[in-house]
Amino acid sequence: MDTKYLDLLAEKYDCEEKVVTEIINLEAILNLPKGTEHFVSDLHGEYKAFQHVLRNGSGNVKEKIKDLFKDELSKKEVDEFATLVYYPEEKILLMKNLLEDSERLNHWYAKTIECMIKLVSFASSKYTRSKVRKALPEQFVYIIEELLYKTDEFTDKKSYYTKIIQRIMSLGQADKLITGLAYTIQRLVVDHLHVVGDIYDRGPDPARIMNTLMKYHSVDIQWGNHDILWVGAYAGSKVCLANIIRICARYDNLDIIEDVYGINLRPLLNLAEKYYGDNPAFRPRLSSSDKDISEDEILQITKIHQAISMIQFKLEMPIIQRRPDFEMDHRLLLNKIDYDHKTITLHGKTYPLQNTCFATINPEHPEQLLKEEEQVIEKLLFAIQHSEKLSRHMNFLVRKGSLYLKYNGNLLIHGCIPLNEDGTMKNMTIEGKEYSGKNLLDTFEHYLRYSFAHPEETDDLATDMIWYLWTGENSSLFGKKDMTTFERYFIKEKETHIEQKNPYYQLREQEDTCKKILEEFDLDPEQGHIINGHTPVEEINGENPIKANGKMIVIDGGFSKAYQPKTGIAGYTLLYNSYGMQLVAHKPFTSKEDVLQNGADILSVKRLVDRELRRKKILETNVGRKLLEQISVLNDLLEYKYMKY
Ligand SMILES: O=P(O)(O)OC[C@H]1O[C@](O)(COP(=O)(O)O)[C@@H](O)[C@@H]1O
Ligand SMILES: [Mn+2]
Repeated sequence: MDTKYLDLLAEKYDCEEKVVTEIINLEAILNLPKGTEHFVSDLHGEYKAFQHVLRNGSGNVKEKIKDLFKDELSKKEVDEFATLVYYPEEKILLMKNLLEDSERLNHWYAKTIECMIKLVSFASSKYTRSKVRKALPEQFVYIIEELLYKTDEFTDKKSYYTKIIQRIMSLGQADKLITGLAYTIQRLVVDHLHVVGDIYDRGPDPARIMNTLMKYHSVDIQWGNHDILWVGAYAGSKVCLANIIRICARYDNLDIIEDVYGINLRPLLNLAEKYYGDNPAFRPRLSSSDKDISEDEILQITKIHQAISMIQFKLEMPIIQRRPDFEMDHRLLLNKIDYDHKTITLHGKTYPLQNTCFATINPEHPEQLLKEEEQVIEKLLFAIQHSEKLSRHMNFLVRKGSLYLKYNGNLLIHGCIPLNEDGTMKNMTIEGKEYSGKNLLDTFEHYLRYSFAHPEETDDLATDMIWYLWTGENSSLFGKKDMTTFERYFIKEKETHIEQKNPYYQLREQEDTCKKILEEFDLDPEQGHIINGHTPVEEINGENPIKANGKMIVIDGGFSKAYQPKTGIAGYTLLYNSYGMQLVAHKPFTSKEDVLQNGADILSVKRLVDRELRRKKILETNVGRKLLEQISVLNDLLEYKYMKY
């Protein structure tokens, strides 16, 4: 190794003992059991349901409580204790109201703290002390460590314990300590979180999900098609921008754009008021939480929805025309319309158009934006690129995210690997070069990162490519032939609405296909799995999320409320600990209050995907490999700096 790196490293490890200590520390970690990975996907702005799944670790918290206290606590007590770990602040308040006199309350405090300490100790058994310390509430580290590790046989442990806890209560610190311990437990039961795409769109609170992820102790993201749409908008793609606003309008979520990200929609509203009226095809889809929305507001959103949709359809045209590689000519729709007769001819068949709103279209040049439309989209783009909050979220998304991830032998990808009918990798030509499989995905990711680094370029190939990733046939995120948004707004005949899926979605049922894909990504086909999101698993119709003899696991069960009637459940999550993989199915999340009052936990049917024959150690994981490299460098340092004489 180059000695200048070793010299640099020697600044941190400035004596032999420090190097040796670190080597021993890292080697000890290698022999610990593998940490628990938690996989979630398709959150679609459903912050509250996501919070719940994070707080209960997909059932892992309750599992640990049951394992530890099976002989001591009744089922009801287990539920109550679990609720306390999920929502400590609220549960403590409830208990204070319930146990009015201080003696009963103090008894509850003492018992609760004792149980919590036991649970922390149990949940942290596979971590080093230093890692546990980092997970403890800062202000109580010393006290908790005393309670956790006091093993001196010459002291009367029980009375020492009791004294500390009494003192905590008399100093009025019990609430804070219990709360801190609850969050520590939440953190200890999951070592690492994977978000397999689609944080954004449809639901109300993607920004709060982003805030949560930014604070989370260890996370990576595989981008979903909806996520890159937001990245595209921020990176300068006007058509992506039009799409995100259109989807927000469609789901009555414009306050995400206006209030959360601070983007002024007034110019768009003015344009909308001028050219559009009521239109049943563009009324927002309301959710149950929209009860108090007025007719006036609905009308306003309906107008905005039309204005931005028409801008989107116009903006698509020049991109399709300047990018023959996208092979999307058949998606040039506005020039296939007979504006006098209000019909469109698609694949040789003429369909009447309904609910049209073409007031801003020049039939001779349907792709042309009106001056006003152009000004509106320019202003929106400026605002989006200067939203400080969006900038933070998008930077995090791009930094922590990737199109796919190889992690501990598994392949994590939101959508698909584009395939031909015969199972071979589908080719795409970009600027005269052919790409497929892993190469194609790496190329897509390269363009996305380039575009993100150059927000001032708005019409270049890299920026257009992000839109292609949203809607193109060869996109690993879309995975369908055509996105029929236009048809669904304006054509009654359902045959035009079909979005034909890539053969991948049939072929992934076969073990052989999955193994070939794993090989394409240099993963061991015998050990690895593919973990997918994106397509809601219709459990209601008997669809199995575990496919191809366990090689393929699809975890989109639909956190998205809009999709729950289709799936019949409220999402899947996956846990992968040192004993193997388990799939967890969730029931629809009602509310935090329901959990607190009734112990209603949306959990969860568990299905075993894989069981390890022996416990997996960190040594056999991604992290382990990195630690081995670090140990090797530290050994070099030891030799070079401290043992050379
Ligand atoms: O349900 P909506 O809002 O009409 O959206 C449908 C569109 O969303 C998509 O399904 C993409 O979103 P998903 O990634 O959530 O599937 C498109 O294929 C489709 O055109
Ligand atoms: Mn998706």
